[in-house]
Amino acid sequence: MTHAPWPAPYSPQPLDATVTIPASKSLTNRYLVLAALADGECRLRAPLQSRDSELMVGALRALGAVIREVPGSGSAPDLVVTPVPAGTPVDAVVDCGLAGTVMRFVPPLAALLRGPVTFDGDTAARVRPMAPIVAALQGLGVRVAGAEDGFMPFTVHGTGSVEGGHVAIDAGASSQFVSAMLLVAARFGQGLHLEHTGESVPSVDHISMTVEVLRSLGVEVDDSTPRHWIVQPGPIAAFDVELEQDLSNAGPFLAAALATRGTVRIPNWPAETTQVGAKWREILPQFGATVTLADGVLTVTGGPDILGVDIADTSELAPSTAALCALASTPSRLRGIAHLRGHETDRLAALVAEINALGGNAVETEDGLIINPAPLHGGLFRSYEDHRMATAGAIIGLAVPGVEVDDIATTSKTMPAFPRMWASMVAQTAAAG
Ligand SMILES: O=C(O)C1=C[C@@H](OP(=O)(O)O)[C@@H](O)[C@H](O)C1
Ligand SMILES: C=C(OP(=O)(O)O)C(=O)O
Repeated sequence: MTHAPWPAPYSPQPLDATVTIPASKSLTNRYLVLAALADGECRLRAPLQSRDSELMVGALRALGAVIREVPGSGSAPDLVVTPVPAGTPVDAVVDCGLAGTVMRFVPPLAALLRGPVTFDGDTAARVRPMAPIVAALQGLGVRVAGAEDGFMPFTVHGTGSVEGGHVAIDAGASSQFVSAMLLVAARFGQGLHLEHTGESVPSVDHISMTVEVLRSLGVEVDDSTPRHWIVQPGPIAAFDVELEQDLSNAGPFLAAALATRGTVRIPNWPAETTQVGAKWREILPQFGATVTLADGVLTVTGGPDILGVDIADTSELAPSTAALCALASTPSRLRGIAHLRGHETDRLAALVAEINALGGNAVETEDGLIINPAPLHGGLFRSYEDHRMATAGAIIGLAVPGVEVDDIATTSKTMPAFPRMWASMVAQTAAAG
């Protein structure tokens, strides 16, 4: 599909804006899966409404869960979910789009049903790593057809139950392989002892999120031994939850404060959270920003200069972080993000190509990026169907006149209102100034 390029708003004036962010993708899609497995009707209040959450709703409906939209207090309707009992007959095709949470979290659930479920997605999804999920299911005796190459499409042939037990996989390419198995494990006959055999697991905060959410629903999880997770069999308690806003998606807006030497406030910032986006409070000061959390409002004010950083394990925060590095006055290094090569696109290659196309100086390392200071100029910033590439282009465009993002609509993956929210942030500033 061709898109009209989006002229990124340029703001030579310091921003002074307050922004509210839609709900967390990672929490919404975890709670949706758990609702489909729970021991009664569940309600998600103020959930995310975006392509990834709609794909998850579509996947669970295809598997037999009943999901109703009901009016709630958030901007998106609440979701009321009637679970699908293990053993339910099924014959379905699931469109995973480009959503890692759908393509990794739903196949283990399909294994508990009786019948074939085929998983496929966007062309770009067919190169995202899937082999460890297939290996885990096969290791537990589940038949998976068409997955010899380790990619979608493939078909899970559930027999109505999974006995569970011990299984070992290499989850080095994505934490989602671990999360996927843990989310469903309490519904296996014997529960699950999952072992990671490779080097380190990336995005460990997302695994902690999975463990904490499971525990909050009464599931017993032992993660006290590194690389091992033991989930006891048992019920997943029905729940009624209010979703937190997406702190990762808060990132581009907070970065805007630094890019314009202005101030951005985000109300309803959770005091305690399992989201990786909590790390913005540690990351942004390293770039020279002042960050405070008072009365639930996170306030970020950019310093006179953006300083270079040396940071490890930024996970899905990396593209926004890299955009700030491209605007920094001293060199930066981002480490521990080799697995970004298997995200929506090869993010390391994409960031290097697009930062350098604007005159920047970025190079790939084995496990990340080195970004050196260089004067940037306007031009086309390509998003590669990756929402976080699109928002990275928007951040740079605030500070560099003439940047255009080729496909801003790709932000609909997790934040369909992004272009309107971004314009409104800049307009608030114009009104204030
Ligand atoms: O479990 C999750 O909700 C996610 C886990 C992470 O995946 P990786 O471990 O593949 O980075 C993260 O990057 C992704 O955006 C969401
Ligand atoms: C890696 C990401 O998404 P996914 O859930 O598709 O893996 C992301 O949102 O940065």
